[in-house]
Order: sequence, then structure tokens, then C-alpha cells
Amino acid sequence: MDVAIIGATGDVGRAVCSALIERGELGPSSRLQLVGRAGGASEAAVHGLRVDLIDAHDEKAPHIDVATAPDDVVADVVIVTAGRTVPTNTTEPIDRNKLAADNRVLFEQYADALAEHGSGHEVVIVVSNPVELAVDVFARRLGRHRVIGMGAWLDTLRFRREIAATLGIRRQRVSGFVAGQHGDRMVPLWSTVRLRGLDVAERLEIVERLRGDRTLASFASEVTAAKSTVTTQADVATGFALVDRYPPDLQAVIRPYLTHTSGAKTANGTASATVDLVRTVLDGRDIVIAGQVLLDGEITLGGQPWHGVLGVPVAVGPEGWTQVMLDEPAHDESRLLWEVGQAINEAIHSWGGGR
Ligand SMILES: NC(=O)c1ccc[n+]([C@@H]2O[C@H](COP(=O)([O-])OP(=O)(O)OC[C@H]3O[C@@H](n4cnc5c(N)ncnc54)[C@H](O)[C@@H]3O)[C@@H](O)[C@H]2O)c1
Repeated sequence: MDVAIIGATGDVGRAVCSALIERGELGPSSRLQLVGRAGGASEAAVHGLRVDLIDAHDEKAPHIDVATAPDDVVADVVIVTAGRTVPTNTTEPIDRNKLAADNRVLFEQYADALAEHGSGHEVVIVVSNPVELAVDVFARRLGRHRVIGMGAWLDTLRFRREIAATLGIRRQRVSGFVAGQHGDRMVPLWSTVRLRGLDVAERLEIVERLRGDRTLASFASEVTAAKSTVTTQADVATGFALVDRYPPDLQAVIRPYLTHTSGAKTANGTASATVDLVRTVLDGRDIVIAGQVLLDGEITLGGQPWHGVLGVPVAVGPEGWTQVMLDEPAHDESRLLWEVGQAINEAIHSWGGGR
């Protein structure tokens, strides 16, 4: 199997390259294509990165080559990590409009090139933000089922980890999904949480204890308040200590936010979740993950079949995602999913997507 990484020399792109090789997802018979931008700093840096990766991994490394034009991207799995990111040195609200305006052209260039020159079978995993816009652009050109945004999977892994850490158990014992929009407007699906080894009554009792007396109706305002609290502490260490006091769904939003604004960014966690997704695609079996996908009536929200990009649990296999795996969300979950879905559709429309 061959993998291409668009934006390979960026922080996330580099971390994905290393994780793919170190975790053995791409052996010596596979090909890794590093894609940079002609005329940009990455045009030269992709060549250097190629040599550095071979230097580091030697006999373990796949065949590595470089491309600097969208038309030259060729792979079974294409990972999109290129583009501008949210600045790390600000605690101002994220300007997603600016991010969208900057990155839309890039998304369109690569999606158009893949539609014209690709094999017609590539699976595209989107990391770049706004992930919902990128999924919309690629899905409308390549086909909905071949395009998956990894933001909801990253949010899901964070949610599971926060639950596990609060209970003092390993993350592998926790399942359950996060849906909605990547980041602040994620929708933690508490109704899907399962704890291996516990019966229904035990699990319900623990979930109730973890959530406290809250529903998702207050989630958005809790996120805003928590962000403001942790970023106005005297130092980052105090901010991180405060995060530990929040319930797991809030921790899953606030901890990565503080990590990004600390200047460290979240490249390693993002890369690890991305490589999980690549492994799922290469594995050949259908496995349920969460991802941002372009829906065409697969779920009902607000009494209507839903159309538009939304993070949901999906079964993923070698051809991309096959079906949505969300049976009966709780009332507050459907309500928030509907609100978030509306907001995403409006944003994508205003950014020139949706067609
Ligand atoms: N989905 C997530 O969970 C998540 C997490 C972290 C970052 N991100 C997103 O991933 C993207 C990259 O983040 P980063 O921190 O690695 O940024 P970065 O600035 O370190 O890297 C971006 C890379 O994209 C390259 N690039 C720009 N235009 C290009 C083009 N036309 N063709 C090829 N390469 C091009 C740049 O040269 C640079 O190497 C951002 O959009 C960011 O918001 C997403």
C-alpha cells in the first residue's frame, strides 16, 4: 500500500511520517510520497525530509519519494496535512473564516488534481483545518465515501482517555464516540460510552457520576467559561492543573486547546490518531471509528434526513467509510448534533463550499 502526505514538512506532516514508519504501518515494499509546495519553503524541505527519514529508519523505511505538484500525487491513501493553522500565541476566539479563506484554494487544487489524475480509488484522510470544509471539498469531487476527516476520531480518543484517566483504568477498556464539529463544538456521545468488564447498571452509575448533573444543553457555555479560566491563570502549569478538575468531556476540549496555545501544538497526538485511521483503511476489515463525513440522509436530525458534513461514528474499510453507526442518540445529543450540523452547513456555505 502507498501513502502520500500533502504538507509532509509541516509539524503534523513530519509527525505522521515518523509514526507511520515507527509503528510499522509501511514496510520496505510500500511507498511513502512526501508532497511539498512548488515555490514555497517546502519545495526544498521535502527533499531534505526524505533523506532524514531514510537516515533515521534505514532498513525499516518504505520507498520514499517526493512530489511538488498536485498532479503528481499518487497513493492508495492520501493524508492532507497542508495549510495554515490556528496561531499558537493567541487566546482570542479562533478565526475559522480566515483559516477557511486561506486553505480553501489549497483543498480545491489537490481535490481537482486527484479527481482528474487519481486512480478513482484513493481514500483521503483529512487533518487540515477547517476539517469540515476540506471534507466537503474533497468529497464533492472524489465521492463521499472515500473522504474522512480525522478530527472526530482525535476528539474520540481524547474523550476516552479522559474518562480512563478519571477512573484510573486503561484507555483500551473505554469505548464510546465523539461526534459533531472538531474542537470546541464537538458533541460527546455519552450514550455510546461502554466500559469493558462492567454490566449495564454499573456502567450507568459510573457515567452518571462522571457527567455530574449536566446535559449537553450547557456544554457550549461550559467550554467557553473553562477556556477563559484556564488561559487566564498566572502560568500554563497552573492552567493544566485546573483542567484536571473538569469532567472528562470538558477536559477533552480544554486540554488540547491549552496544549496548542502553550506553543507546543498537538502534532504528536494528531499524528497518532491519523496513523490509527490509516491502519484501519489498510487493515481490510470494516472497523468503527468516528470521522467527519459528507452525509446524504444517512441520519435523521430535527426530524429531517441530514445532508452536510458532520462528525459521526462510521464503519471504515479499504474503500473508505461504508455506513454510519449511530442508532439512537440521546435527546440532548440529537439536539446538539442538529445545532452543530446547522452551524457547519452555514459556515461551509459562507466559505464557498457545498457544491
Ligand atoms: N485535525 C486536527 O486534529 C489537527 C490537529 C493539528 C493540526 N491540524 C491542522 O493541520 C494543518 C497543518 O498543521 P501544522 O501544525 O502541521 O502546520 P505547519 O504550518 O507546521 O505545516 C503546514 C505545512 O503545509 C505546507 N503547505 C502549505 N501549502 C501547501 C501546498 N499548497 N502544498 C503542499 N504543502 C503545503 C507548508 O509548507 C507546511 O509545511 C493545519 O490546517 C492545522 O489546523 C489539524
